[in-house]
Amino acid sequence: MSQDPEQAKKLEALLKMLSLSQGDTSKLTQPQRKQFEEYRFWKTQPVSRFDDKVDNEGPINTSQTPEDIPDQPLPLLDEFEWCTVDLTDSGQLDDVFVLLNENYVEDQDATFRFNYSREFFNWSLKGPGWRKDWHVGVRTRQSGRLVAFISAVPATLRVRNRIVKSVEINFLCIHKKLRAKRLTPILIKEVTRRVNKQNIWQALYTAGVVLPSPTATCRYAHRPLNWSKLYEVGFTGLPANASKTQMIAKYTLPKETDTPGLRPLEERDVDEVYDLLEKYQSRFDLVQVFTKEEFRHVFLSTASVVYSYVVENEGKITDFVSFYSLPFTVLNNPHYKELGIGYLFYYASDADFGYSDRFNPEGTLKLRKRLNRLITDVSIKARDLKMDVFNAMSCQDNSLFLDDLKFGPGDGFLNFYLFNYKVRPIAGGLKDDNTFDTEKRSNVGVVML
Ligand SMILES: CCCCCCCCCCCCCC(=O)SCCNC(=O)CCNC(=O)[C@H](O)C(C)(C)COP(=O)(O)OP(=O)(O)OC[C@H]1O[C@@H](n2cnc3c(N)ncnc32)[C@H](O)[C@@H]1OP(=O)(O)O
Repeated sequence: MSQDPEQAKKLEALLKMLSLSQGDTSKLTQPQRKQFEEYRFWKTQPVSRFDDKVDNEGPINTSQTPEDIPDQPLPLLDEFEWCTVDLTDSGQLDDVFVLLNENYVEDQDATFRFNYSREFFNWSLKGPGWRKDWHVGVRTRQSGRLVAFISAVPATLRVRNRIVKSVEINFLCIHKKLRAKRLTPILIKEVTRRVNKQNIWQALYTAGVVLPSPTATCRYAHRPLNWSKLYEVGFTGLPANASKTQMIAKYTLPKETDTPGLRPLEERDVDEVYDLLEKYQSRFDLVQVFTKEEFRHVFLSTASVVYSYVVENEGKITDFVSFYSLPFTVLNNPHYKELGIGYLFYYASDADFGYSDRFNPEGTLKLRKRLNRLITDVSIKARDLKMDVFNAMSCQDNSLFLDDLKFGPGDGFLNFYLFNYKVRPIAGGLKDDNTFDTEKRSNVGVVML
């Protein structure tokens, strides 16, 4: 494939981000961050400095009320105008997914593109309590083309023992032609304004880039489901001293699932599974607290985006597990048009509920065994849904099974941030050398899309 050097560099960066690492983690660190003072925008915001020692966790700035917040957005350059994207209108929904599909991953023109669907946005941006004016866009005045987007959705968080009324910020995207023009700070200020007007002052967001200052850092892990396809599209390489046949054999999963009583989540399970999930999540320090209505929306509503299962035996539900689908379009490949990607989402198990200490060795062993079987089984479900790779992060209790189940450590990290809230670091499931921490595991219980 002929490419200009810029494109080739981007492609290399994308492949690096997505490709399955061969297990050599020795040289892997997050990119060197700037000094706090060099973050021209972020140093003006209510966020922690890198060197902050946090004694008292809680909000940073508490002095404002919605009345103090301007009624109007900041002005944009003349060619652009603010808009509220109405996702109930199919044309405007299309605008968002065209913008994101073409610009969300920098390198899309080269080989892969995220293939967001309308269903995905309806699911992730229109949960209970969603507000139209929190879907913020910038359009060109002349053609009306959507060139930038950022979204907020309501979320109640628990940060250690405190409930924090918040929003989750996601899908920040600026058209490639408008990059490096300092539009990001303006978009962030505008979504902040609209959220503050509703008397909400905290936000959770994640980013691959290092900003002041991560509350937790997790690492991606990838479990090949269809190794030969991943190899053929350039998603993974052939390790030295291994043959293709060996690699295929290594990643071949059993034909059938193994857990008795595994079946799809149904409406009649909601009360029981809701309680199970809430109890399981109580072990973590950074959690999204769902209402029952939110639970339904998140786990039951959208066929072909989210898949949820329970394990029921003798009338009792012992486990819950879910994953979502976000495929890539493969460009310029004669054989393959799409790469199916499953992302492990929320799960819960009562395997160690008999132990008050989460790190009790006996309880840990029980949970490890249960999760090994459960996650193997959902990997099989994902494979049967024609997904080619199953992704998970080092959050939750995932480090108990990532290595066992052949999830390769990825090159990508995900930083978790809280806006206007100081907090001591929360374990992201990584040891100092960035390998998965099977002992301390992670205290991050929230899973961001
Ligand atoms: C209470 C309510 C509060 C609500 C708000 C809470 C905060 C929400 C925060 C947002 C959470 C988003 C969560 C997600 O969706 S993370 C996903 C981000 N999106 C993408 O990666 C898609 C592809 N990339 C793009 O569209 C652009 O490259 C973006 C838009 C990322 C940057 O565009 P561009 O490259 O043209 O930059 P600029 O010239 O406009 O602006 C430069 C400034 O922007 C800072 N920057 C760069 N990347 C990010 C980033 N991912 N989060 C926060 N800040 C970021 C950068 O450090 C610099 O500031 P400073 O270094 O000078 O200080």
